Amino acid sequence: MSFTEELRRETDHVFQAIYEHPFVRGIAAGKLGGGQLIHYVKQDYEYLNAYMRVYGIAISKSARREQIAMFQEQIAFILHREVQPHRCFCAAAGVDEELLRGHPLAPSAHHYIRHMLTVAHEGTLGEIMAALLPCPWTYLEIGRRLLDEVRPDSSHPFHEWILFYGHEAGDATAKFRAMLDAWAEEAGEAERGRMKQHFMHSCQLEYLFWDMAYKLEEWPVSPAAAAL
Ligand SMILES: Cc1ncc(C[n+]2csc(CCO)c2C)c(N)n1
Repeated sequence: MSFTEELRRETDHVFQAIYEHPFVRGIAAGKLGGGQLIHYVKQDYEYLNAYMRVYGIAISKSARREQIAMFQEQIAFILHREVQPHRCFCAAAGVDEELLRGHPLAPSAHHYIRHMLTVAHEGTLGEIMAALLPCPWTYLEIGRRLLDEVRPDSSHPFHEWILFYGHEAGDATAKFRAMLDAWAEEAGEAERGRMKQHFMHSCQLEYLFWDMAYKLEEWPVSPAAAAL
C-alpha cells in the first residue's frame, strides 16, 4: 500500500463524516440558506488567500523545478479557476461576490489557516504537502460522489459547483499524491508520523470548515470594541 493510500484509509471515517455533513447534504439537495452560502464564501476567500501563501512558503523550501512548477500551477488554478465555485454559491444566494472579500476570520477558518501556516513555517516540504492534500482530496471525493448520487443537470442550483470539483480537483490530488508518496519513501519514521498527524488534522479541519459555514459560526463574544 502506498503512503497516501495509508493516509486515506486511516481517515476514511472523517471523509465519510464530511460527505454526510448537513452542508454537503444541502449541496446535494440544492437547499442551503443564503446566509450559509455567504458565510462559506466569505471565509473561503480568506482561506484560499492563506492557501496560496502556504504554496509560496512551499516554493521557498523546494529543491527541484518540478516542485516549484507544480506549486506555481496550483496558485494559478486558485487565482483563475477557483473563483467559479464561489460565483455559483453567490448566484444561488443572490449576492455580488465582490462584497464578500476582506472579512474577519471565524474561529474554525482561523484554526485551519493557522494549522497550515504553522506546518509551512516549521515543517519539511513533505509535511507541508501532507497538510495541504486533504483540501483537494476531500473536495474531489465530494464532487465525484455527488455527480454519481445527484446526477445534476443545469436546473440544479449547485450544478456548476459539483461539476467543478468532480472534475477539476483530480489533477491537484493526483500530483500531490505522487509527490507525497515519493517524499515518504525517503522520509524517516518520525517525519512520516508527523505527516500523518498533519493530514489527519487537516481532514478534521475540513469537517469543521463545513460545520462553521452551516452553523454560521462566529466568535462567542463579539470581537468588536466595547461601546465607549
Ligand atoms: C476549506 C476548503 N477546502 C478545500 C477547498 C478546495 N480547494 C482549495 S484549493 C484547491 C486546489 C489545490 O491546489 C482546492 C481543490 C476549498 N475551496 N476550501
